[in-house]
Amino acid sequence: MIEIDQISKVYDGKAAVDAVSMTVETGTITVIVGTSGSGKTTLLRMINRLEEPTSGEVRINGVVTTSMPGHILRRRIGYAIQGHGLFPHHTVGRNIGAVPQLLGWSKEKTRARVDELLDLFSMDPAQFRDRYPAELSGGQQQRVGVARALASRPDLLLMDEPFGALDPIIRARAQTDLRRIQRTLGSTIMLVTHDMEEAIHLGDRVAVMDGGQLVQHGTPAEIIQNPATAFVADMVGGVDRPLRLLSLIAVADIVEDGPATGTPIAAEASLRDALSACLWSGRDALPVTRGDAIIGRVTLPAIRAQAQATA
Ligand SMILES: Nc1ncnc2c1ncn2[C@@H]1O[C@H](COP(=O)(O)OP(=O)(O)OP(=O)(O)O)[C@@H](O)[C@H]1O
Repeated sequence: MIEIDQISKVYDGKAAVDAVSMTVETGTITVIVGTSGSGKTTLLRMINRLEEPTSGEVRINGVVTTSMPGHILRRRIGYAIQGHGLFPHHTVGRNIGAVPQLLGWSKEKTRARVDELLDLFSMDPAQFRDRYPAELSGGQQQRVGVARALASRPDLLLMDEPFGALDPIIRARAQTDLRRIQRTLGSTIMLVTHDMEEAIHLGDRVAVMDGGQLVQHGTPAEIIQNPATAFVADMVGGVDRPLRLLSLIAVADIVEDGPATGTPIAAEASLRDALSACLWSGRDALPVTRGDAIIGRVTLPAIRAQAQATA
């Protein structure tokens, strides 16, 4: 568990981060979202002490971060930034193995970890381990950057706009990948973005910053349904609220008995995906599968009823 306790940073008499407190549960993703200058990056960098707080403290699993030298702390906390920050003259394998090597892991253990991570990120180790960053696409470089930050199984992974440089299609894919990998490894992640869509898509919890203050901290559904301030409401936007809410509900939640034909949809898919599939294929019901079995159907009227009930 990460406890941020009344942390502030004052520059030139002005608070860039103003008495922020929040708790992050182990094995979850918290997304810190806000406009430019709201203090997101400063907050993140105080957690691994790239910035020293003016006041307040951070505890990781009960241990105050100031109880050890900053560089030792940072070996235990992964850090991934926009533009990935890979070492250009080192191979992918050496890049990913950098922190394990610093921590004194054996060559075999480091190599096994590098290959395991490349596999997880859908990059064939034999093909990619010995390449240099310049020989990779932007999306591949970004994946290696995240793999490197995860290599030593850090207590916490901090990510600052990690997908900022990716085009929107790769970006959505990168988010889905991160979610899958985070679930597989059980990592604890704090990620900064200015994109509320990304926050809602990725976060178990979303923390909204405005003018250095934490104005709301809750689940994506809470943020959308009960924005705490006009600013949060503005960031969430009113227009496609029902659609956003549908993206938070699984097909499994409203599956019913009855016939349906055509390409099925998975029970874990969202109602937003189900709605698109209905509209795209002109059907008013889709068969629903779990694994290989059909477990029922989802209907257009039921999806619409959900959108109206939660809007
Ligand atoms: N080293 C510094 N010296 C003085 N002021 C700073 C320093 N770093 C940040 N600030 C100020 O603190 C405020 C918060 O900056 P911060 O970078 O944390 O915001 P942000 O929400 O991450 O913004 P962005 O999305 O643009 O990166 C800004 O007003 C910024 O100008």
